[in-house]
Amino acid sequence: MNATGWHQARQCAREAGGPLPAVEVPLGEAAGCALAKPLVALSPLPAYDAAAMDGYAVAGIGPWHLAGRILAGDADPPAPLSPGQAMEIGTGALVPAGADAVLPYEQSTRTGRTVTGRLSPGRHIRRRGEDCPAGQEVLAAGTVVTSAVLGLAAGLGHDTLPVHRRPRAAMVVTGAELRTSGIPAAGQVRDAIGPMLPGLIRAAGADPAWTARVTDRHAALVDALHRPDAEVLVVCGATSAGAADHLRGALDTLGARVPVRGVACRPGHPQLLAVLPDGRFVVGLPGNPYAALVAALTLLCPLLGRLAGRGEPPVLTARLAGPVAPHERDTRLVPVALSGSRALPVGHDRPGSLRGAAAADALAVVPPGWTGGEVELLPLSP
Ligand SMILES: Nc1nc2c(c(=O)[nH]1)N[C@H]1C(S)=C(S)[C@@H](COP(=O)(O)OP(=O)(O)OC[C@H]3O[C@@H](n4cnc5c(N)ncnc54)[C@H](O)[C@@H]3O)O[C@H]1N2
Ligand code: MOO
Repeated sequence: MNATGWHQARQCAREAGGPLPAVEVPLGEAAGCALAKPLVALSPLPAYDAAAMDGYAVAGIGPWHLAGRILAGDADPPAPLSPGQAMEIGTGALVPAGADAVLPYEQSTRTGRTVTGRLSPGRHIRRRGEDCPAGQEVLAAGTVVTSAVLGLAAGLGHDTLPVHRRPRAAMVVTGAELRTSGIPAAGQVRDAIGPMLPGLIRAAGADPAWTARVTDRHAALVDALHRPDAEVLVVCGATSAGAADHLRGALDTLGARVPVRGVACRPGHPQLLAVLPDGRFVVGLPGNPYAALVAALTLLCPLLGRLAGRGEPPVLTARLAGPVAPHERDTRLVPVALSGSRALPVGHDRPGSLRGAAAADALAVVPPGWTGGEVELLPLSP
């Protein structure tokens, strides 16, 4: 097998396709999508001069005569203040014209209708547009819409957002030995990849489409790969060279191009990325469950992230805090628990075991022949 290097394979998966078309969706439907255009402020933030503390808006030098009260949401704008006047004011209320500062209750004294305290000009007033003026670009296209982005977009006056359509990923689970419930008998295996994939697909910015369970037959796999309504088909198992492993043969039958035919990594080396003649993608995940997780993070998630329009994720690194033996030719993916800037290998990382990955925060990327120093991390989504 002519395996592609691990970094090159990831890059190839990111560059295999382009973002899906843009759609305008209500804020409530945009979470997890990627912005198709930069986010621009439709109004300044704050939208008006606002009190940052509960207390008194004051004009000129004190003492001040209390002229009334203003609360956030008051229907009428407050009358301007003249020097020597104060207005009791609530946090978020519109500061009257003429006010020089807001004095918090705890830094002022009120006696009858007279307020005293020390004036610090400009204090505790959030000026209109100080965070961002109207028309300013605040986030780039490709930014993932998080909860904070949704709150910011609402604060800037948006009701809808232009986002890329989410890719759909269908799952084709192969293996006559697989069971989907209960305790498997000898020779049977619980499907561990089927339950693992939907969360990974969503975290990458895509939606799970249909699931097909096929027996280890060439024709059944070819049929499944004809099914529509998904941009990406994820085949679990059947990637290797055994008598029951038909993925490579099925891709030949379908006339697929195979840009990644095996990756130089441990585990997960039989994984592959193919493109069908109609443009749909096929990602082949090895049947061993930990190898499948590694392959999902290597090929599937970068491909889905790109189709979803997401920008390149940041590169995270850490120092390994325990012994790890590098592979002489291949990149190793090692489950680690994070503590500050250190990454502690958790063990239980055989290709068939998810025990280590389940206890880990991330996978450490250990290059071939590694002799120490910081390593890259692939965070594990919840
Ligand atoms: N002669 C060779 N044999 C194998 C090689 C090789 O290079 N030459 N590579 C080995 C490696 S590495 C892996 S990984 C597996 C990949 O196998 P397949 O992708 O073809 O998967 P299967 O043969 O169907 O299954 C392998 C293993 O995983 C279990 N399995 C399958 N699907 C699931 C699932 N959904 N949930 C849980 N477990 C699953 C299956 O029962 C097998 O035990 O090939 C090696 N062989
Ligand atoms: O590389 Mo396999 O994918 O060892 O489990």
